[in-house]
Amino acid sequence: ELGFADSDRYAGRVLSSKFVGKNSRKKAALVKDHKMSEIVVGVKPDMVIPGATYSLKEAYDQCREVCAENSKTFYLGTLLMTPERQRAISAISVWCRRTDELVDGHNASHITPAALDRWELRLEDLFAGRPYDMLDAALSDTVSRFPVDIQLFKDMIEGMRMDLKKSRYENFDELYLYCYYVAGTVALMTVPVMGIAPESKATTESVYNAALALGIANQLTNILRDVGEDARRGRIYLPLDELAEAGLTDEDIFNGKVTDKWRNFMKIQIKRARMFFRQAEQGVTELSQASRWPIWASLLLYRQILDEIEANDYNNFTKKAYVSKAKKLLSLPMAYGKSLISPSTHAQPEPQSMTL
Ligand SMILES: CC(C)=CCC/C(C)=C/CC/C(C)=C/CC/C(C)=C/[C@@H]1[C@@H](COP(=O)(O)OP(=O)(O)O)[C@]1(C)CC/C=C(\C)CC/C=C(\C)CCC=C(C)C
Ligand SMILES: [Mn+2]
Repeated sequence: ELGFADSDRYAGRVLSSKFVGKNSRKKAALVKDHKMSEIVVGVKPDMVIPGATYSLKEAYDQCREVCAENSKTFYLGTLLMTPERQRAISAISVWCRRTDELVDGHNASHITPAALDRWELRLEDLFAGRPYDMLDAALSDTVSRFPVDIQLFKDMIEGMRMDLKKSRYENFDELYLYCYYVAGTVALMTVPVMGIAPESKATTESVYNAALALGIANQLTNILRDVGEDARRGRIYLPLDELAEAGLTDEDIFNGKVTDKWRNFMKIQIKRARMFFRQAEQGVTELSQASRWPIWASLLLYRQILDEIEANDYNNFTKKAYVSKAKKLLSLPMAYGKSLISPSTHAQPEPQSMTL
């Protein structure tokens, strides 16, 4: 038996901890009470930025292009969003991708903690309405329209600092923290943009917890898909204690042989990722009506990567699990059907423990 019992052990942990401050709760309450208009600054996306050689429309168009190029699965989901949400999500997504590229991209070997500190100063500037470039300008506009907390972006940069320092995770607690930094944050950033349904009686906290679970589920899936690729960069994003319990070592990962021990280990990891997806599901139903279809679509699409790992007989060392275009398109009507389920109209009981 593994050292984790259920995903609820992790639910609420980040929200009630130092990672998401009071400010975020206040903003979350505003989202819930639909007072967002009070904090929305009336900047038109087609306005020309004084002193700049581009318009906001061009800035957002460029974000959209970068998204289409780099985050294909999520991009398909964004196409189902209202134009205003689509713009905001593409600006957030591009900032996340650029942040990740600092430690994963072509110049990664030159990136130092000081460079990440400078990236953080630039973030503060764009939140203060002083964007450095066109892509920052789009995000600067987005954060003036939606109550997104800067701390989440800072936490994501913290995840990149972790990537610079660390290439092994002793146990799932350590891995969970990494997943929060690089992906849970992304999910929490999107909630104020997606909005909670006015008729929903779910607590704001439960919706944020579901979003967090979806971020974690996505990142665990990403990790399980990329085991071989990461190992070739000397990185293992798998809990070492669980590997040892399965009779596996670092060397087994670097050798990349699919054995029964590996299959058994992978089955448990896939089960855990699915558990986080399940935990996220109820939260999607509480989102505003127009946001449910795109989020269901991205959940179903990303979760299918786990099915593909199984279909590849757990060879994630040399085969990249890939969901075909046909399967992606087939998921869209299914996601649409799920988006028709109404939000809860009475207070929800505490979620049941989900055991593996
Ligand atoms: C209530 C409820 C359920 C609300 C929904 C909340 C929500 C939208 C959750 C989804 C959050 C999400 C998209 C998380 C991304 C997780 C992820 C895969 C992160 C990756 C990090 C780094 O890992 P790695 O280096 O291993 O990855 P690569 O091999 O390099 O790919 C990321 C790469 C961080 C960067 C993430 C993005 C660029 C994607 C951001 C996408 C969005 C903001 C779009 C969200 C839109 C939809 C339709 C889900
Ligand atoms: Mn990356």
